[in-house]
Amino acid sequence: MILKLIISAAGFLVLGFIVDFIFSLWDDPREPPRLRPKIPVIGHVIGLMRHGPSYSKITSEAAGTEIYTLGFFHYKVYMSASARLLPFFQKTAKTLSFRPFIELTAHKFGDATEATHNLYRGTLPDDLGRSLRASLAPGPHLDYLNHQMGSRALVELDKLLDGDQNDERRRALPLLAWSRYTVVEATSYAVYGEKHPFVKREVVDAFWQWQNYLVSHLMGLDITGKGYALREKVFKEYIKYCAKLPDDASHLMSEHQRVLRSAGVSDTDKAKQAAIFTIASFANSAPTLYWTLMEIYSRPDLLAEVRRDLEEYAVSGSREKGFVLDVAALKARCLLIVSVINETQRMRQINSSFRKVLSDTMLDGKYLLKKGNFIQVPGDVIHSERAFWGDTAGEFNPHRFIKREGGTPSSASGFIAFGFAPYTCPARQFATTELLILVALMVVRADISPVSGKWSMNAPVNTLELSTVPSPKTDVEVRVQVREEWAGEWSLKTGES
Ligand code: HEM
Repeated sequence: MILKLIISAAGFLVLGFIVDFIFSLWDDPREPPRLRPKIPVIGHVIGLMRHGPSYSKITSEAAGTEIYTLGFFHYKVYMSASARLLPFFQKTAKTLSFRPFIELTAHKFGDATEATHNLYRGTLPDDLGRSLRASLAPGPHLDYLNHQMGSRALVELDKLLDGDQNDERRRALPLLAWSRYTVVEATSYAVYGEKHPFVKREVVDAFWQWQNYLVSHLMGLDITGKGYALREKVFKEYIKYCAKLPDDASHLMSEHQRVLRSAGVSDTDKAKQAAIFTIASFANSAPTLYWTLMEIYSRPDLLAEVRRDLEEYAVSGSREKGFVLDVAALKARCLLIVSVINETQRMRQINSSFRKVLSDTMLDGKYLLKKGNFIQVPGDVIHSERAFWGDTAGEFNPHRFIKREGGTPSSASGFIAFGFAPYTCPARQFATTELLILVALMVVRADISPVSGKWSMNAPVNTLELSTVPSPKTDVEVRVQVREEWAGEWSLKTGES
């Protein structure tokens, strides 16, 4: 019996190697070298299921080359594991495209009807991309968004910090839930106006739970339909909201709807596509806020240094007259806090950017990427590359991104938290301003400490979400204490972007 089992296992293995060999018969010697899995044919699928997004770090270490190929049956994924190759993606952007993923998400996440899906196969993603970039580029539209977002962020901070020192909420605040809620409120108020689709708390909760089903929606595996039901709650609010945009909706929102309408997208699909915009706009900022606060508050010396910077350059006023946070000064002069946010993103990013090969393409004149396959650029691999970040690549260095006089910040060209050209995040200025305001207001106005007595910096993370920086699997409760010398009325001075 045992002998029979051994013979059948060996038989399967040999068969696997033969199938693998057959798949590789069509490889071109100029293509990046294949990294063969230990278990033929399905080895990489098993690796991905076991390790999630961290699998790319394991394979990149095993491959040891700047680019290599993973075989998934007859498909190939070219893994680009070095920042050196990033500029070549810009040069070849016409044939190595992000657009097929916009089409995929419109279909899989946004439940696009066949008619709408067809429009996304045409020029619609490019038209939308142009309109997004125009609405989010420095200028009056971005100024409006920043102003609205800042004023709402302040309201959320006031709700938490004003009033009785023994406030129940401040004794055990779930930091992740608070970060999520605050980011949703501030961003929604800016993009959609006061009567935004997330006014009801249950819709905010449904949004975050829906994020756990994105991978299964991509693969069509939400068999129980739980994720679709959560998504439906968000869709319902967007359908109501989009029926008539309020006067305080941003240019970003009205342009998004105008482009979809001109393309011929139906009202229901327009609202659903607006709803999936939230996956980009909330899901990255909230965990980044959470981890940045943790990184600062868990290091008393860094906390003191960040506070000194803020007090010297960006905060003015007094308890009697009220305090003002100058957002322009915060962005331009408080370099440490900007650097800490970037370093948090660098150290904690695990997800990848993807491109599809639209036609055979030579990368850097030497790697052939064949039509129909995919390229993956893993954030954690690029962000830990010693050739770019030096021997301290694996350490959290809060000063890493501070531009030294006459020099450049350490390896800024290898920083891909907001993607890389030409598909960088169009909202990176908005997102950074939001994080800066929320972190600065919290750091100056309050002390935070974990209720358990210990910060969980290495807590297991939730790899089901598709955000660049993942959330922890379990929330952390913190005690929030108002700093008495900074208690009082607060306002923001938001200038031009
Ligand atoms: C810390 C916060 C954020 C991070 C780290 C981030 C990161 C990214 C990245 C990496 C991409 C490119 C995707 C890729 O190459 O695979 C992207 C695209 C995008 N992001 Fe962000 N993002 C953030 C916040 C936001 C916010 C607040 C908004 C909206 C208000 C937004 C809207 C978008 C949109 C619409 C795209 C797709 C652009 C296109 O169609 O070309 N993001 N983001």
